[in-house]
Amino acid sequence: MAHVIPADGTQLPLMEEFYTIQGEGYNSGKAAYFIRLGGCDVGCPWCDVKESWDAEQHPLTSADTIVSHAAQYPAKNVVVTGGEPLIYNLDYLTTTLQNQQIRTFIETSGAYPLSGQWDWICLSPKKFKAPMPEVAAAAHELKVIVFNKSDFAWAEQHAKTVSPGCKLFLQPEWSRVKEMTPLIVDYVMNNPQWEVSLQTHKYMDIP
Ligand SMILES: C[S@@+](CC[C@H](N)C(=O)[O-])C[C@H]1O[C@@H](n2cnc3c(N)ncnc32)[C@H](O)[C@@H]1O
Ligand SMILES: Nc1nc2[nH]cc(C(=O)O)c2c(=O)[nH]1
Ligand code: SF4
Ligand SMILES: [Mg+2]
Repeated sequence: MAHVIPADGTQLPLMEEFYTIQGEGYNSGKAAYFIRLGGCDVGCPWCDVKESWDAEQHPLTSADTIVSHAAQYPAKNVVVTGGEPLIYNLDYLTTTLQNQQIRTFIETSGAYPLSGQWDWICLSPKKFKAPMPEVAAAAHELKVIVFNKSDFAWAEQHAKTVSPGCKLFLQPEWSRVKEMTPLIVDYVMNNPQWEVSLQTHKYMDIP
């Protein structure tokens, strides 16, 4: 029986939820509760969470229940990720989190319309399904994954689509980290409007 996901966002397909340290990007190093929603059709060949792709595999869970879990942890930061979280209407989830004085952060490819109230939007654009201009305009952080050297020029194209204050990060694709990190280091030293982002949770061996 296929999921019928209510359009009001009161129930969402939940793959996992865990309390950890945000490992990537601008908020790297901050404790946060992660909410990983199932479902993604962007199809990145190097995606590090392919088990998330099929929404049907992840139980529909009440947003109120998820918020009640998040509220039990000392850090008042939630990262909503996936899968591609913007497939769903995130207005109810984020309003309920913010009503509990919890800051709302999202990790998104931007491939779906923006919903939800966000304290921090991390846009990680993908070649496989282009981001929507409305998400690029609202992003606080642009985090481009570098898989090969052509990705620097591609990153610059996306930098033109974000707002002037948007933070710019280059993050090595994990299977290519040895080859790409030195190129990123060199690029950032020559183009200091960009910063390095590493998946520090993978070095710390934490979720
Ligand atoms: C798994 S995705 C989920 C959120 C959303 N679908 C997206 O892609 O932004 C979370 C973050 O991990 C990054 N990511 C996924 N696989 C990666 C890999 N193999 N190496 C480096 N970063 C990766 C994505 O670009 C994104 O910034
Ligand atoms: N620690 C930790 N930080 C992260 N930042 C973004 C992640 C994600 O998968 O969205 C992630 C993750 O999976 N773990
Ligand atoms: S958009 Fe995100 S979740 Fe979807 S395949 Fe790409 S990295 Fe994975
Ligand atoms: Mg991850």
